[in-house]
Amino acid sequence: MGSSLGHGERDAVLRIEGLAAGYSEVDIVCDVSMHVCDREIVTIAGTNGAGKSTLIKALMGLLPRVRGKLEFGGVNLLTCPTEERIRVGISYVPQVQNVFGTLTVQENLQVVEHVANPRQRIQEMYELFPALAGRRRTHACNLSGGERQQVAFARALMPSPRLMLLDEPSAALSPALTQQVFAEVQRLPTIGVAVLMVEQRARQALAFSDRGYILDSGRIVLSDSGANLLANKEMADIYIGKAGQANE
Ligand SMILES: Nc1ncnc2c1ncn2[C@@H]1O[C@H](COP(=O)(O)OP(=O)(O)OP(=O)(O)O)[C@@H](O)[C@H]1O
Repeated sequence: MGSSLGHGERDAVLRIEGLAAGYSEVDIVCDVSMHVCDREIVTIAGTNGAGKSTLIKALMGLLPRVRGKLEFGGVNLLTCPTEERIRVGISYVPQVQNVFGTLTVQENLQVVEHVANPRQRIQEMYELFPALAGRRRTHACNLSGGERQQVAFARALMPSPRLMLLDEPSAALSPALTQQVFAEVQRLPTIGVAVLMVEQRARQALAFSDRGYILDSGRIVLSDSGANLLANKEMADIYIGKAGQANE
């Protein structure tokens, strides 16, 4: 079992201790302790069905049953509905259905709530994602996978979050588009946003992550820097996939 006491834990913005969560009476994730500091990129890796997406949903308040300690910027999240979690600075980009296909790019940004100055913020998003500016009147269903993911990121950034939760941002993308999306992820700390990300392409993701956690059957079995996790060949082969495999 990896220690939850990692480098910089005292400065953590998100703190999770002994978290258990599930969809019914059965816990899917158990005794999870982890943290994320400001401007960190942290990846959660693990086998299929380990509970990675479930953990992210629990952090966003989307599960019926969550126990343990969950704090963000000193706020107890367990008593906060999802909307309040967004207000205190957490954004979530789900794996699927993360944009409205029947709305234009501009409309996708306009419908985001909890934005102090929406017009100005939309301009800022176009400056951050210049490719979207030229496509503002295009319906999201007609964008490429990479462009759609940019819209999803821009939507999540609209309320100026301090932390973004990303569930498999590279899902269903080609290797080239995956590179693009990972470049966007790496940009987030430079604009003041920390990232907690679930990613199947764990080798690639850990290579640019500050730290990572390995989840197995709902429990954290290892936590370390991204580089150290990749250097731990035995663990990497089991949980991250062998070098050269499709999920690399
Ligand atoms: N809505 C749901 N209702 C009930 N059980 C669910 C639901 N969603 C997921 N589960 C169960 O929770 C377990 C963990 O699923 P989860 O999607 O969190 O895993 P994961 O690690 O993200 O997997 P993958 O890498 O394959 O996406 C699985 O056994 C799954 O069947």
